[in-house]
Amino acid sequence: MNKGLLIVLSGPSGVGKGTVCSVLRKKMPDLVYSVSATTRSPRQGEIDGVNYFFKTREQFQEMMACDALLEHAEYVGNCYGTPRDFVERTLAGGQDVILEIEVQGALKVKEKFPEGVFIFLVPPSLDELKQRITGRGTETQDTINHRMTVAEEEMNLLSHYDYAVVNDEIEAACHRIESIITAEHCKASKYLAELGELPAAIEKA
Ligand SMILES: Nc1nc2c(ncn2[C@@H]2O[C@H](COP(=O)(O)OP(=O)(O)O)[C@@H](O)[C@H]2O)c(=O)[nH]1
Ligand SMILES: Nc1ncnc2c1ncn2[C@@H]1O[C@H](COP(=O)(O)OP(=O)(O)O)[C@@H](O)[C@H]1O
Repeated sequence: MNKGLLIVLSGPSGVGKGTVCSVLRKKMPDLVYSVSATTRSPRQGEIDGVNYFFKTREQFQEMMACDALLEHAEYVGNCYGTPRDFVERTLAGGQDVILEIEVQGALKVKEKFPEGVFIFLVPPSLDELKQRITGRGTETQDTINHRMTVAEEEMNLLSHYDYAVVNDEIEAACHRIESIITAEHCKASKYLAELGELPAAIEKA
């Protein structure tokens, strides 16, 4: 069985990762979303096990200690991490998995899964980014300022990614990502790696 694709959607806070990811999941229902663990408190309406697995610091540290996380990062005072087992089992079962994670974590995943598809969601401008973080109304002014400082540093890591997608308009950004995923599925090198015997078979013919 062919392994699924690991798709990593990253970019600064407020750029629209969550929004784009949820629209994308409706368009591509076969795409499996990896639910992260976090020590952040739930926001209104967030459900444990759906949006995040909400953990205490102790529980999170325990997950780290027993290597249950594929990657983890500290972000603006809270810990976030990707449960390893779920991702590995889902990929092995042939399904595509999407991670929606911040930039440091994405680069750690790249070390372990260089064959993954790394997509950086870019804001149309830093002013627009600030407006989006502020407009969402979930953060205090201090956190907004902190997230903006981090965002400017994160933008410098864009060159480590395979693709940059500008999130000017949600539908358009989703369409670009859909095209990337379709193209990645069509890459001949991936088929050849999976069907190692094919070149030999062609030679014999
Ligand atoms: N490294 C890493 N980052 C994550 C993970 N889950 C979520 N994040 C990122 O952590 C940052 C903060 O997430 P959150 O507090 O939910 O805020 P929001 O995504 O900006 O609404 C965002 O950039 C998320 O994409 C994870 O498992 N690992
Ligand atoms: N293309 C877009 N145009 C305008 N607003 C957007 C767009 N994408 C997302 N937003 C808004 O920006 C805010 C931050 O989006 P969110 O998905 O929470 O970002 P992230 O997950 O990257 O932190 C939300 O209020 C969302 O509705």
